[in-house]
Amino acid sequence: MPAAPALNAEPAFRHVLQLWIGRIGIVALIVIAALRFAAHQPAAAWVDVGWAAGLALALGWLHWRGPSMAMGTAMSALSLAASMLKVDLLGMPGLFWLFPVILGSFAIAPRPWACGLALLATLYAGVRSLSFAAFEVAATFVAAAGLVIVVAWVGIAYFEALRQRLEHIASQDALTGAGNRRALEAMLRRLSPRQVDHRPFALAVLDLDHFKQVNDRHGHAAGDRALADFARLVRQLVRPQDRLYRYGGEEFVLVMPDITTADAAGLMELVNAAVRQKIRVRDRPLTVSIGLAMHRPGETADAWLARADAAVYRAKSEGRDRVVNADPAAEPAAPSSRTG
Ligand SMILES: Nc1nc2c(ncn2[C@@H]2O[C@H](COP(=O)(O)OP(=O)(O)OP(=O)(O)O)[C@@H](O)[C@H]2O)c(=O)[nH]1
Repeated sequence: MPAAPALNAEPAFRHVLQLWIGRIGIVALIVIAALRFAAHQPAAAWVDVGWAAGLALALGWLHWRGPSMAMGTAMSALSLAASMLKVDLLGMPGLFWLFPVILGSFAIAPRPWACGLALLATLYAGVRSLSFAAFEVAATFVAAAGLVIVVAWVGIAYFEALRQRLEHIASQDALTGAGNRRALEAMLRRLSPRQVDHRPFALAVLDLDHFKQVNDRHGHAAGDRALADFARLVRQLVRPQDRLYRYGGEEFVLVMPDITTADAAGLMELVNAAVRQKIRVRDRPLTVSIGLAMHRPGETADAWLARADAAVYRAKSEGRDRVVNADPAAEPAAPSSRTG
């Protein structure tokens, strides 16, 4: 099971770039179009107006439908096509537009698409420039644009890798490798009602029993090892799509999408038994109390978590080392044996 978060990883970072580059582009193009109308260059001015209108439509779509790399590619294709038209209409001054447009394309579209489109536009503008500029000028333009493409590719690749690494560090618990509380809260916020209302989703709170005694008797380092062993074991037992988070100290939360009540209860019984049998702290078994709650249509994430929390509280008060289902109708008929 992957250690950490994201049931629906979304390109939020690219979405923000698309929105801001689109907004800045629209404002700049409107100002430039006004200047061109004033300078009696109506054809180039209308290209800018059309370009700005296309970007405005794309922004409306992005606001309405949410993040989309395909829309980023469309914005990039529109901008490069408009830049080529400007080369046709303006000659040499049109060439300069290509540089910021190439950089912007890499920021808003997937790298292979941005690269392919930028190469096409560069080749077109390079060949076209032979009609109004000397060969050395055309060759210098193609070489400079090629360098911009290479720098943009390397820069964006590095930036993406760094962002992913930072996101991973910021969302993971260093000791256990589980997602941290911040990642759990972000994931629960991102789960839309559409996702959870029409799919059976289970959430379990897993709280290690008498963990204070583990620390008191065997030391904090042994307690740390037990926490890491516990998280590793749970990850081995659950399905690839399930996500484990460390909610606090010795308390974990497991989110299980697309699972029936019976299967979730069965899986939690398996985890409960495996922890008792396999995790030892200096030859003493460790046990876990588990509270399980299926999501109810229309229920908020807080209410869902609170029901699982109440169930684990019941598991503690009934003697620990057991699974309690928040929905009494779904309570397992024969609970597994307990050590107390
Ligand atoms: N070693 C270690 N101990 C931790 C860590 N985080 C929390 N703890 C300890 O976990 C213990 C939790 O104690 P309690 O909240 O009293 O719970 P408990 O002893 O498990 O008792 P019950 O939950 O009622 O079974 C405390 O002693 C904390 O110091 C950690 O990262 N490492």
